[in-house]
Amino acid sequence: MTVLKQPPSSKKAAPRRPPLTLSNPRMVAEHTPCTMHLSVLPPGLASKLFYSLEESSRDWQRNKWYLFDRLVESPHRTAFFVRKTDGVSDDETWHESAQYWYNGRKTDPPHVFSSEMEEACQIIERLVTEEIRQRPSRYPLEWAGGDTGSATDLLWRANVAASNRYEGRNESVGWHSDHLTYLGPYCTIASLSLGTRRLFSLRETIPSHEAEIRSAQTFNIPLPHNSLVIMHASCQERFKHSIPPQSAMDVYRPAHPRFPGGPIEPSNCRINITYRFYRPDFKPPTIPLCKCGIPTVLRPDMKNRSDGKKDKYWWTCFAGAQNDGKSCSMWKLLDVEAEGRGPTVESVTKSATSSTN
Ligand SMILES: O=C(O)CCC(=O)C(=O)O
Ligand SMILES: [Fe+2]
Repeated sequence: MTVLKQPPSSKKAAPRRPPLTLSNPRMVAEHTPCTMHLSVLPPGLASKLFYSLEESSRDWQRNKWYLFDRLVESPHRTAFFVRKTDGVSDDETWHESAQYWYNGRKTDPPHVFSSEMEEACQIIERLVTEEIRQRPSRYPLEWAGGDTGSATDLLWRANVAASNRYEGRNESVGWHSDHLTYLGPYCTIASLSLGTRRLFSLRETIPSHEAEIRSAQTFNIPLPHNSLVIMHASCQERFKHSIPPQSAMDVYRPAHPRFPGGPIEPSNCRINITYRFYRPDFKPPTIPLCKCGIPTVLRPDMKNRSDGKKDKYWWTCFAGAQNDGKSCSMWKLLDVEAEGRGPTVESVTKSATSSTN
């Protein structure tokens, strides 16, 4: 038998760069499309939220999916929450009929935000809005609904939250960028950390046309209890993130006891809540189906991205995550205008310009 070997690539890869620890908010903002905020919630609220989720998360599920032909299980527990209203209107029934899909299967009925999650969410929405206002510019495909131009308006709302429980130093989540199926392009995600401090790692995906001139660097951000990372618009398009297993980890000593007068119980658990905004223009019934008959997922073309203005997104089949690894070949380009989605920053700017002309 003749084995045909690929000729060595004539392309030279740029030299590797060592990982860098980003130990303060200034460094995070300098090297990544994220901002880090310390002590974001009143300490009593952060403790209450940690205790309630630490308890309820003991029986959260592990996601299961096929990786090629092998069934794998997530190395952490996870749960999905919806807010009472959709963050745009007062409709309290918005999630009842919505059927979301994750990893190629219908999700279980979601939990509803607890009063502590709601209180934290309101604080975080204001903080995220302030941060968005400080950005020099916004991306054309960012969601622009709900902004009436008044200084007190919230530019970002959360209407769902995905929460993870990591127990001990080995529980983790591998390198990924979040699917944009319901979030849409250039989303903003606010990620609250409670409990024991873990590293959050970020690594840029270098576009193919730049691979010879620069290489990616891994950034490690230690996230203490009650800290927030905002993954700003373009983070999911340009970077992957992970919570790596660690060789050592500090035990978390809560500032407050679980019950008044009770003991302080050390914990090796980290709870993460990612507050997200599911866009009304990316509602489940508007998601294209693949040839297997299930909703596609929306992914950015990370390797071929350029400037944030002409970047491409693909609707792709994700059936293989469940279906014994079998999927169809569906790839369909997202066309925001032709699919009738928006309002986006671009569409709002265009109509403002045409109405002043
Ligand atoms: O735990 C974290 O900080 C990250 C979680 C995450 O990446 C996710 O749920 O998509
Ligand atoms: Fe993620």
